[in-house]
Amino acid sequence: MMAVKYLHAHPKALQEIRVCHRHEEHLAIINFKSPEDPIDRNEYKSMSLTRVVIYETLRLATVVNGVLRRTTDDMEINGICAQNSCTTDISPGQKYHYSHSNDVLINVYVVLRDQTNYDPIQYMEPLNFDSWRWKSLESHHYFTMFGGGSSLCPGNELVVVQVSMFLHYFLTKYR
Ligand code: HEM
Repeated sequence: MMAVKYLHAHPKALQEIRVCHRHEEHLAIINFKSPEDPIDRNEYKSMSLTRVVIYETLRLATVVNGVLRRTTDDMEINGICAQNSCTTDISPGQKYHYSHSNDVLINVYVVLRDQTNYDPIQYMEPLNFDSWRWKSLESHHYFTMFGGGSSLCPGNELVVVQVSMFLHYFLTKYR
């Protein structure tokens, strides 16, 4: 739903994903086959613009609030204490006291809209829908919408397959 909303609001992205003269992503696929032929793996893999549109949609419209991790060792994150025996308030002025807590919530929503420019390559104008920012950034360590590490979401490719298939038929059969 959100991919359709963003494509509607960004006609240039819609034009590129549907029929760009250089890429001809979705219309090129149907040009070489009859309507009843299913999409094969190579055709799915050729949908590179669709893929980055889906990533940018997930970045701005993620439903994931955060992922939880538990520290196994004493450690410090940006000067904040996150250790088993820690008795310091995690942030001055907050009423919460994190004593004996070793749970860390990684706020994925905020990381994906980070405006502090820790990494200016990825988050230039982070509130703008710009699918091109994901070109070659898929393996970037800030790619957090599916979590990370050993608990990385195993459904991540399935999501992209399903939304790509929906967008393919939606964009080639309707205007
Ligand atoms: C847009 C859709 C989805 C998003 C944004 C998403 C996101 C996430 C995130 C952030 C995590 C936590 C990873 C972590 O703790 O590091 C997760 C875990 C998981 N996801 Fe997804 N997910 C999606 C769809 C799916 C689908 C379609 C499936 C299955 C068919 C799935 C199965 C799982 C499972 C089993 C885990 C737990 C993995 C573990 O703890 O080892 N997810 N997902």
